Amino acid sequence: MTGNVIELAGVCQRFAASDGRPVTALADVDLALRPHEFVAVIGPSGCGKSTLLRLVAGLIRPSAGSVRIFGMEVTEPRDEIGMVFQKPVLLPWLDVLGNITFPMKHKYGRVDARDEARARELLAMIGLGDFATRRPAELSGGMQQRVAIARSLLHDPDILLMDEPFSALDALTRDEMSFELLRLWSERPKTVVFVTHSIQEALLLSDRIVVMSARPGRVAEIIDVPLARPRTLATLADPVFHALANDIRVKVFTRKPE
Ligand SMILES: Nc1ncnc2c1ncn2[C@@H]1O[C@H](COP(=O)(O)OP(=O)(O)OP(=O)(O)O)[C@@H](O)[C@H]1O
Repeated sequence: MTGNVIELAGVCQRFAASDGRPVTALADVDLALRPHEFVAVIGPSGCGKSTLLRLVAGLIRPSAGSVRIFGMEVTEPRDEIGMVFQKPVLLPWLDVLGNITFPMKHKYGRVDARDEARARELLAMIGLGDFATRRPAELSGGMQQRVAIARSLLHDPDILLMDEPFSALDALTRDEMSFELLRLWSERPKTVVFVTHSIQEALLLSDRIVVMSARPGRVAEIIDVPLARPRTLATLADPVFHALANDIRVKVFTRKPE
């Protein structure tokens, strides 16, 4: 046992494009995440960030190499994992509470009192305590994404995989959601993999930033984020924050495809 929560070793992922030609989405990816670590993944469009998350989630199997969670090979989706996508993907005919508890209902055929109480607690934590009986169409984009986050946290997973969860939101809501996520994470620590296109978001949230190179996606660099926690609005104004953002921007933009 290595003590790592997530471990990718020599992972390659090939797909067949619709014209039948092979596409190598990921090549030789090695990555290890420690317990309760918050890791952001950035890189150019199409470099395999979502593919990486889908591998960890057990939604696909690697063409080569291994993906392990708590030392065990991932062969199928696991209960230790919660996932949040770019779009909230809520069921329009269910109310907010019904959406949050839906995975439990789907899996076990019913929602027990403990799950419902936890769903209400999560709703209160994300500031939507009064919205339990509203339908998704009655909520703003930010509120809908909060509901999706609450849904992913209902079973209190050890691992949270987030695929550009705030990219469809306006800038203000986005910052607000980042701080909310940090608060949830500090209250119930988890190992988080957070895919984003935003260097600022990656810096504000994470302990380390994985920079990926263009297709085939490889880990080009892993950058430690030396900013103190808790991160606050003051973090965003800190000159160190801006210097780091500039450094990373230069690295990302000067990196030639391999
Ligand atoms: N099921 C699939 N079948 C064929 N090709 C795929 C499949 N899934 C992903 N790909 C290809 O693999 C590459 C990586 O895709 P992926 O969605 O992981 O990239 P990404 O870094 O998340 O992109 P973006 O930042 O634009 O969301 C792309 O070239 C994509 O077309």
